[in-house]
Amino acid sequence: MEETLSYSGGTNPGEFMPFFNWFGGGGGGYLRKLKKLAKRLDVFLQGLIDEHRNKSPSESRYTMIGHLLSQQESQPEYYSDEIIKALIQSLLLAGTDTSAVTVEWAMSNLVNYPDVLKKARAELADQIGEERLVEEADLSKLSYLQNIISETLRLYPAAPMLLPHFSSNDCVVSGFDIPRDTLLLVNAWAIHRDPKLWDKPESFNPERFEGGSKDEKAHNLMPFGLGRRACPGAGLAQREVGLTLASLIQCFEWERVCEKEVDMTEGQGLTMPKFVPLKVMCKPHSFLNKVLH
Ligand code: HEM
Repeated sequence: MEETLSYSGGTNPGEFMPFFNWFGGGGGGYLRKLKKLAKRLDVFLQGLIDEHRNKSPSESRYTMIGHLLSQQESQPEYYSDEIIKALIQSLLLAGTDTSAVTVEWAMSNLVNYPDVLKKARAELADQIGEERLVEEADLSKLSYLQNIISETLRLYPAAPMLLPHFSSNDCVVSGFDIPRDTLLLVNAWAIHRDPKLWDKPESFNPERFEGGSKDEKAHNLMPFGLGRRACPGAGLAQREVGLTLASLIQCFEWERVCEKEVDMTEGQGLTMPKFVPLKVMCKPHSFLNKVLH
């Protein structure tokens, strides 16, 4: 997945100078490497389908592949293996790294801002108590945690340029005439840090989201895109990231490995990874002993 995403953020020199394509795409054989990767990916995805074919219907009934294979029986011309592989690939590419990097950026912020971490822990203790582990159903009560996630997605959106869009008709955007069939990119990263839209945009301040959607500035937050082609996994992502962060905060005590703040430089790639992967120290919280014994 990492390798695939790193290619999607890259540039193929052959698209600018087609003769490069005679030499495998130029720039270190971009096309050649891409084709090799596509073959490996295809073998991996076909393996997942075959594994499900060999399972009993009751075993694979509640999995996405199992469901798609049952559709294949009734509509084989549409639900071909190719279509199923494309769907799995889309979900794996769109839905795994995005949530994982968001958790990593959020944890980096939390160890850089111990007061925010303390407040998040206090909210957990207040809303859930110290007798049980946090559950998905608790997330709606954890508004400060939601604000931490929003602030993380504002400063470090996992898809900083969203996905490329194509204008289906001539249109005007901010006074610019855009002809039909133009590739359009939205720079959510820049909108999220625009000083005209946000107070002290560079600072990590989850409190700015207090008051929820009543704050009209919340509409300037678009880590999942907006409109018809916005991320269909947004709800799932909010729950995954929320539950993971809540569990990490509830069960462990976190600290930076040294006095120096965690480096927040962004690396390259479609899902904006950290340039320097996060390293932190953690020890089990006393609460963990209570719930485990
Ligand atoms: C923090 C996590 C996530 C972020 C920040 C995120 C962000 C985005 C963004 C910005 C887009 C493009 C929207 C646009 O261009 O207008 C997108 C599309 C998409 N996302 Fe997510 N996403 C996340 C998690 C997920 C998850 C968990 C899934 C599914 C399991 C998912 C599935 C998809 C799919 C299938 C698309 C393509 C939709 C289309 O083309 O119509 N995403 N996501």
